[in-house]
Amino acid sequence: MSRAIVFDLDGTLVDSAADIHAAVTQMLTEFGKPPLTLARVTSFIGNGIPNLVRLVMRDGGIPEADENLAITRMMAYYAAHPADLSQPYPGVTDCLTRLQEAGIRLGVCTNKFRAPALQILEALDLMQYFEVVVGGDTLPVRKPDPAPLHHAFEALGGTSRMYAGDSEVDAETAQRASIDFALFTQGYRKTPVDQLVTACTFDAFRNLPAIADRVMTVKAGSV
Ligand SMILES: O=C(O)COP(=O)(O)O
Ligand SMILES: [Mg+2]
Repeated sequence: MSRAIVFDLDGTLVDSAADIHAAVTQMLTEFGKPPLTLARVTSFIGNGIPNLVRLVMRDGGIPEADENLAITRMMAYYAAHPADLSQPYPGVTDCLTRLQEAGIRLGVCTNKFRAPALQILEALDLMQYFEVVVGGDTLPVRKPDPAPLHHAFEALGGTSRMYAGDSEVDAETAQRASIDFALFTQGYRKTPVDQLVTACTFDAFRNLPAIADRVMTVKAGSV
């Protein structure tokens, strides 16, 4: 059995909301608008930055015509400050080390643009674990379309596969790709756990290696 696990980034490997909030706050300031709360901005994460900016503009009262400018401003700040406040969730680094040592091939599939995703992974010393990083702009379509997830697994191979993510978008992506989904319950999800299709759930990364052993071994044995 060869195993491969692909991870979502925002709200799964990395608690990145504070830097996204800071970039949004800077953009709003440049438009003369007051900040939104961290919780409000966090609730907009999951479908990529352009979508998030559109939702922020609607809340902040910025005209739709300024969309491209708002995205450019937000991304300019974010590129300069990709991981000032972001941290891997507790246990992520140890978990990735253990999975890698167990011979499991690892990748990332995020709706964040690939360039800032790489910046964050480098800044937090996580890039060494991943053989492939698929961003929201790698293909013409993004999650929940299954194509980006398929693309990541094509690079990794693996007869037993699992996708780990935190959101409704991730659950739908995995389901449409027919890949087992491991839900990280401490991310930015808004929907109750029991309303999502999951193979397993985990609330701490220290538990993931044992869960992967159980879920992925059963899967391989049942084929
Ligand atoms: O950029 C986003 O909105 C979400 O990114 P994610 O797919 O890594 O959660
Ligand atoms: Mg996420």
